[in-house]
Amino acid sequence: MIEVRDIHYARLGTRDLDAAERYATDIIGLQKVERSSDRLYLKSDSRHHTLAYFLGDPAEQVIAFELKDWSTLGAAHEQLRAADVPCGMGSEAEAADRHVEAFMWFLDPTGNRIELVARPHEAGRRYFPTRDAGILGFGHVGLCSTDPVRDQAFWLSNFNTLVSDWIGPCPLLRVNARHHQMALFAAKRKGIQHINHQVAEIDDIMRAWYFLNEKKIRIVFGPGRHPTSGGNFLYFEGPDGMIFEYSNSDRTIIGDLSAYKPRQFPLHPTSFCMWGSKPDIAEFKE
Ligand SMILES: O=C(O)c1cccc(O)c1O
Ligand SMILES: [Fe+2]
Repeated sequence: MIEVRDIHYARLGTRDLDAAERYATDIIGLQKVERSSDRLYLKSDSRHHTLAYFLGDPAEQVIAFELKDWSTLGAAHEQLRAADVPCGMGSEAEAADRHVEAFMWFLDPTGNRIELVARPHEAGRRYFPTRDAGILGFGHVGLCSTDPVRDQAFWLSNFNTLVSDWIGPCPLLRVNARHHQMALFAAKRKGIQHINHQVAEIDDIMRAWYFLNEKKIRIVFGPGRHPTSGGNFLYFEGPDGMIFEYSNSDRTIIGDLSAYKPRQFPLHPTSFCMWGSKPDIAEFKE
């Protein structure tokens, strides 16, 4: 069993780093920490970065989890290799590029590239954005799955992953007390389906709704409230068609974990929004 602590970063390819930088800082409210001709690092909390763009194919998308115990990296690699999961150790240069001491990568059954990082770098500085979106940090990702039942079995059997709730066959998965760090949504393709940042309160959601409308950013879902995590939300479209979400309150599941029963919600709009907002997001439709 591979034990991970939390989701750590997302890495996205883009052909236009300048556009990604403008959007990430001026619109989302992330802080630029480093920029070169082919790299852009953005932070949302005390870590070196939680989102990185590299000059390359926008279809290349990666998410990383931090190992609970850095010393288990070799064992994690061995476990996945023995299970015939496509995987490999990261090189020193690749680790330096990710601002971690060491990492490995593997492909989930859909073909999504996942990285497991050991001793990721802290920033030594607070998150200090140019736009106050109320961001508390990187929350979770929605990951495309060509077979959510198969991919759920992969995550449950290899990792310390727990199901918090299902919407249809799609599980919202947690590796710590927060309601979910990853959700698997049925899709015909691989890749990241959305990237969530947690914001402090519902006022941040509604401020964002006015702000994004004024900036002519396409809102694709919300404002609304998820019956699953209880979070108020807003989804909007970013560079290369990536969907970003702000939400508050990823409900925490603590104490006697055996007392928490994952809940099954039907694949229906009311399972995504309890207020009646309708998603313009392919993977959230029946
Ligand atoms: O927060 C949630 O519960 C949630 C539910 C459906 C889809 C999402 O993106 C979510 O974040
Ligand atoms: Fe989400």
